[in-house]
Amino acid sequence: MTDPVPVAVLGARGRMGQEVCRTVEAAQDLTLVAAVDIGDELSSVADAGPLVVIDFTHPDVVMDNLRFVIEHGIHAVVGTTGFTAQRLDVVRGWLAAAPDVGVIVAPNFGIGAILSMRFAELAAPHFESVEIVELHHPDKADAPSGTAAATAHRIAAARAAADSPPIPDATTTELAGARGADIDGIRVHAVRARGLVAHQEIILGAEGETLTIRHDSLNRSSFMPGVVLATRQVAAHPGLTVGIDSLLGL
Ligand SMILES: NC(=O)C1=CN([C@@H]2O[C@H](COP(=O)(O)OP(=O)(O)OC[C@H]3O[C@@H](n4cnc5c(N)ncnc54)[C@H](O)[C@@H]3O)[C@@H](O)[C@H]2O)C=CC1
Ligand SMILES: O=C(O)C1=N[C@H](C(=O)O)C[C@H](O)C1
Repeated sequence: MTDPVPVAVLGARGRMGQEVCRTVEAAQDLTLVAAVDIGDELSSVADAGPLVVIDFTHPDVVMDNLRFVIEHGIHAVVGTTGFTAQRLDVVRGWLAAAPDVGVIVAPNFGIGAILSMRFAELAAPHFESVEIVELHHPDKADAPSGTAAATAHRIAAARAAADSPPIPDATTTELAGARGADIDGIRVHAVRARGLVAHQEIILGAEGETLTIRHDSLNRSSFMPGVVLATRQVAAHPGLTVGIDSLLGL
């Protein structure tokens, strides 16, 4: 039997971090060697000798964490949101100097959420209208969610590739924000309410019909199979991988 993969978790006291620590401890082929949160020195991560770091922290700190991890030759699985195209390019730059290191950044590790993004991408060119509504717990720092932003980018790319016409919208008078955020021409609406975890609807409309693609993460265990899959595979995927679609054969 091979030795378990040593794993460090950043953001270990957070909602996701606690769930990830429990999951790593329960997996026979993984072992938790460091559980780090705000106030702990990043050097303690390197000292613990992980093969893989899992980051669920905050958009404001994740880039510093990632630079440290890559510079120390450690693979990274990153669930923290806030990754723009520019940020991803910066990560690619760091990885150019560390060609053996693998980094997987995914805005959502839930298998159903990943499939729903794929379904939306497939459906979007076939409908005149499409809007996204994401719904989350009120303790979430970022709006819209990373998942909603990624979904909007993918829908917009699919529509552009299919030469879809602009989405109809006769609004000429608007209270600021009433039509949501505009991401690549796709309207995204963010709801925050106690009791919710993580949910998303993609509403597609055509003459005489609508299609709603809805995904619900009812608790944070929904993200764990994807996190574990990425943790097991990241060392075999040097460079930057965005999303885990390719690991799932999508
Ligand atoms: N990719 C995915 O599937 C998912 C991604 N997320 C994302 O994960 C991130 C964290 O979400 P939650 O766990 O709900 O937030 P949270 O606020 O409960 O946890 C974040 C933790 O990070 C810690 N932290 C902050 N700065 C740090 C630093 N410099 N070093 C180490 N720890 C630090 C905080 O003290 C806190 O304990 C968010 O960006 C969220 O959008 C959340 C759920 C699923
Ligand atoms: O903060 C959360 O909770 C979540 N964040 C991710 C996002 O912003 O897309 C993933 C999921 O929606 C839960």
